[in-house]
Amino acid sequence: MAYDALLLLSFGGPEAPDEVMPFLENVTRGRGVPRTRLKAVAEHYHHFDGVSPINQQCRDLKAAIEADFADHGLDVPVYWGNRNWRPFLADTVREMKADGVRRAAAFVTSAYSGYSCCRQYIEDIERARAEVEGAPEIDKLRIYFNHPGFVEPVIENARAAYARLPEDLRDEASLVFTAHSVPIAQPGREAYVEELNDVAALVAESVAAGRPWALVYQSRSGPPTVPWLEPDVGDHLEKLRAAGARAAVIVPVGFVSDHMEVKFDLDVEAAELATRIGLRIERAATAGTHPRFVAMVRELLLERDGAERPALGTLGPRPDTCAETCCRRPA
Ligand SMILES: CC1=C(CCC(=O)O)c2cc3nc(cc4[nH]c(cc5[nH]c(cc1n2)c(C)c5CCC(=O)O)c(CCC(=O)O)c4C)C(CCC(=O)O)=C3C
Ligand SMILES: [Fe+2]
Repeated sequence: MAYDALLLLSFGGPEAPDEVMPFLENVTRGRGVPRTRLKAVAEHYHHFDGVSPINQQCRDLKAAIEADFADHGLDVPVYWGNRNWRPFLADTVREMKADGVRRAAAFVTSAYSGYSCCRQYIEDIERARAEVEGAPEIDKLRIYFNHPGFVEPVIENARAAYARLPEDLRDEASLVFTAHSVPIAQPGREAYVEELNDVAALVAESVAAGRPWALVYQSRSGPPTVPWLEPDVGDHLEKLRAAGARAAVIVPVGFVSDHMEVKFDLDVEAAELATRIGLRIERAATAGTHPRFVAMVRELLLERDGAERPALGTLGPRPDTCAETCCRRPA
């Protein structure tokens, strides 16, 4: 095994009311997000008593990966660090160094290419390593949006969401795939959109062949003057309803766990809108700690020792090291 540790690297989230604003300031530092937007998003967190679900989801995923490694005789310790909140990545890297870790593979809780999903995490790793003298080497594992270990749970969860619809609506409900919007000018945006479309087409074909589907965006941030990816999920649901639709299944294909962007922007905001306009919606669960997804983490690690590199859809496995065209900032 080329690696002596696995690093689970995530976004981070607050776990108490007084952590909400400091967390939001970490997320948006230097990114030109208006104060009014920050205050609105703080309310999303306060709606859940200031607790984001994402940290507990990371603890659960870490425990599931550890159990899976043990079941497969893989003696590799698992560490966890975040970009925006405790446990901060630099502290984790310090702990890894103290434990004698020399070379770690990083599994990031984001499946796609693009600056926010991929390159920013690579920058996080480099910044954290620069803070720790003698820090271990850390290689980010490849983009996995089209790995069967990600796609299969998405399909299974989309089917389960259909099954929760009343029987008379099941055959007509269309699929609405959602992903986090990003600025159109963001580096790697083309790859992000291409990859999202590829998985969405695959899932739609498998779950509701022949039925119309759409890829839409949620959780738009930034100043209103800057163009971001559209359409927004709310606008799309209204359009569907206006065209006579009675039901839809929402698949948050851009995310790997049911964190705040899913729990608030879909389960509260989109759900309220749907009720108001008379559209029945069911939201599919994300991969979370699905055993197939957990096994994928081990498979991605073993790929580095020469195991096969499976990929569904039309785009093929992404390389271990991102191409210039993927998500690097233009030089
Ligand atoms: C592509 C993408 C993903 C998916 C990939 C991945 O998962 O990494 C993602 C995930 C997440 N985004 C999250 C939360 C937030 N994102 C924000 C702001 C932003 N997101 C952006 C993009 C993305 N974000 C961008 C371009 C911004 C503007 C600021 C900037 O240019 O960076 C803000 C600031 C307030 C606001 O919304 O304006 C918050 C609070 C949480 C945590 C949820 C929880 O607490 O459970 C998660 C997992
Ligand atoms: Fe990348």
